[in-house]
Amino acid sequence: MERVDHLAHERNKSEFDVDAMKIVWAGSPHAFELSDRISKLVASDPGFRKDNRTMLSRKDLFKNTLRKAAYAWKTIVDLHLSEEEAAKLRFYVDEPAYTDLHWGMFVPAIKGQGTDEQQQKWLPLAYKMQIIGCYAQTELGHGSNVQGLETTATFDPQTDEFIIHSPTLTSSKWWPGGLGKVATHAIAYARLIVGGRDYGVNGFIVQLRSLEDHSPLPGITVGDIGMKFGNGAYNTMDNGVLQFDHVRIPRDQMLMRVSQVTREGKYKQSDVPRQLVYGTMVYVRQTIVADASCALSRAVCIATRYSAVRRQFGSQNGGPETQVIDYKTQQSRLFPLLASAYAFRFIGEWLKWLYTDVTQRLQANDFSTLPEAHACTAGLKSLTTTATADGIEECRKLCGGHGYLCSSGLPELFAVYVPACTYEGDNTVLLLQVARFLMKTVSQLGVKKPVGTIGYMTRVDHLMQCRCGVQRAEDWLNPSALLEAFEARAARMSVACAQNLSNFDNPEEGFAELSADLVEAAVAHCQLIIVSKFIEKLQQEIPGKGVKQQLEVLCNIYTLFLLHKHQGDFLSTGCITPKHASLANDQLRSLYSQVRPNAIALVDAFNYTDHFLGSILGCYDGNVYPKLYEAAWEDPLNDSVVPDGYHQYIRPLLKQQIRTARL
Ligand SMILES: CCCCCCCCCC/C=C\CCCCCCCCCC(=O)SCCNC(=O)CCNC(=O)[C@H](O)C(C)(C)COP(=O)(O)OP(=O)(O)OC[C@H]1O[C@@H](n2cnc3c(N)ncnc32)[C@H](O)[C@@H]1OP(=O)(O)O
Ligand SMILES: Cc1cc2nc3c(=O)[nH]c(=O)nc-3n(C[C@H](O)[C@H](O)[C@H](O)COP(=O)(O)OP(=O)(O)OC[C@H]3O[C@@H](n4cnc5c(N)ncnc54)[C@H](O)[C@@H]3O)c2cc1C
Repeated sequence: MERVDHLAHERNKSEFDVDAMKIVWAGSPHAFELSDRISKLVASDPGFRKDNRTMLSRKDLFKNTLRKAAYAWKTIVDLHLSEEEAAKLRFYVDEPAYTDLHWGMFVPAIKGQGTDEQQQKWLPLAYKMQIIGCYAQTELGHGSNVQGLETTATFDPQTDEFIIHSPTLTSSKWWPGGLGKVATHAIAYARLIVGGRDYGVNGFIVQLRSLEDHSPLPGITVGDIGMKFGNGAYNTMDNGVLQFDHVRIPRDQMLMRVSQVTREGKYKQSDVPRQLVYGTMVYVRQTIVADASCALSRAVCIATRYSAVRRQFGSQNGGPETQVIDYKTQQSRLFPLLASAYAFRFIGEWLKWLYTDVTQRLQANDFSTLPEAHACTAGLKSLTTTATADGIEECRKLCGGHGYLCSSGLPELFAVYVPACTYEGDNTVLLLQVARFLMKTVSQLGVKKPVGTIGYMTRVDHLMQCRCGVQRAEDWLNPSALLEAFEARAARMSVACAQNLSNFDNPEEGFAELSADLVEAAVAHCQLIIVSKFIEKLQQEIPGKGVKQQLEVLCNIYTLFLLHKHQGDFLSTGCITPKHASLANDQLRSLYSQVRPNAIALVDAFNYTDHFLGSILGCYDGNVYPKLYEAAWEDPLNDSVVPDGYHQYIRPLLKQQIRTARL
């Protein structure tokens, strides 16, 4: 049967080279080729089907995830996939699994915090999956407050071992992914006790389960913590609970890059900063920022394609009704999300560069950029995950009633994504870290020159009093005008917080009292980073007909949308006047009209297969209605015409004889 492309008329409207944009989105021709090849490989293999996920019981769902993870591993081995190809394959398999934590946290923790000898011993086993690891930091009683963890690791000089113990109920490890049913080993975080003295939290490699029959080792109590939000969704993951009852491990299983305990029971601190114990979190936050654009672009692709297919009202003389994408309200909700997906893509790329840079510096014992890397990863993780979770939900609403169907893919995407606002650091707690960094920067102005993402603070005197020069709506397209407005807002909000803090005798009390304002200042700073990196990206040469122009439109939409949304900040700090705000809004409307003919092509540039999208509403050919109709009949509830339970619960109701006059 010939495949009809119901969105062909939309694709014909586009004004730029979509193939060139695909390469910009992927990051390079190599990245595009890799993504394209692996996503098609996964999509064409029935072993990776995922369309029944929301209908399975937890046990069946979990077993199916185990099957897929094993099948993915077999594919990787059989096809001799490289590390890069294997990571892409896991990404396109698109099912949260214990392997995410094994590859995403267990391996990086050993790499980042283990000594050379420890890496040589443990990494080959982990790379071959002869051991499976998880990252066991959070406890029932403490997640954000890492210093408050209660699990202990007490050195026993008699036997040259650590005794790992959970002294209280609240010290039970709680949440680690992969722990519940699969992991054979954990990086467990515990308070290091040597000679009766507490040296704070450190990581330890602890075996949990037998490598022969998977039973928990003596002293280990372990299981799953139960069902989580949503059907299917993150329930493919075995988040676990774990208690240690005086479990003994050899001394050399303490991760010893940051600090060491000698055979004689002496504690030694290396010359690397203690904060490197938190290094795995910095790494994962960086990957979460890169992933935010993937999750948001998926939702936006679905909502954009469906908005072009869906028609409501406006038929003239019996002609077709209006495509909902042509309503200005739909555009003003959808296009900023499309622009955000691109903005997050580029900030993810930049953050990866920053992380690589700081890692190289750390290896050369240069720790100077660590505070900035921590602030950037923490702040951008917070900002992008909050916007993405909200954006996915907005996309569901943009799809009207059909968005609420599991077959739209949006409910599961939301349920899988939303914990990203909490895991790897609660988003508010992370913004408070950024605020601390900003307050420190302001307090050291004149003493220490701010560089990198806080470099704009060197011009604080100018930024505190500059006036916006915009006179016509088009003036808002000038990158300098945009940048200055965002810099002035961020600087003024930070300086105002610092001034208010100075009124408190006790700085910690002041910080707690002003924390809501501090979070807003942190948001302003992080938005400035995203805006400035998007603008910087556009200063590079970008090949392909019309590609750069489209990206300029998206950059302006992203920036002016933020300005519009946060105009309270911009007005109250005096960075702009109401007239400027109104001109910005006029410009935004005009940009929506410019992006409209290119909207479908801009989401095609994500190059997602229908398998990866997992959405009838977002399918490439736009043939939505027949597919929705067919899918309905495949629901298990429609296996029989008369439902189970009819004779028990419906028929007796219908047949009841009630002799009440009123009824
Ligand atoms: C089915 C459909 C499929 C659909 C798929 C959709 C697509 C999905 C995309 C998925 C995306 C990604 C997947 C990735 C997989 C992820 C899987 C989940 C993994 C989750 C794992 C976890 O959650 S692990 C646990 C994480 N825990 C935390 O993050 C805890 C948060 N708390 C902290 O980090 C800290 O405790 C604190 C920073 C908040 C406070 O610490 P502390 O008490 O020590 O703090 P101080 O404030 O006193 O700080 C001391 C100084 O240290 C500096 N600091 C703090 N942290 C760091 C750091 N990390 N690095 C460097 N420096 C740091 C701090 O700034 C202080 O400095 P000074 O002020 O200079 O003293
Ligand atoms: C799906 C999922 C997977 C996870 N996977 C893992 C894993 O693999 N390994 C692991 O170790 N952990 C894991 N976690 C745990 C996760 O890292 C923690 O839940 C997270 O760090 C938040 O900590 P918390 O639960 O203690 O939140 P809390 O700190 O209890 O937060 C509760 C509320 O208090 C607020 N709050 C807390 N402190 C402050 C403060 N100082 N100032 C202002 N407000 C504050 C927060 O903003 C929030 O609103 C996972 C969690 C989830 C949901």
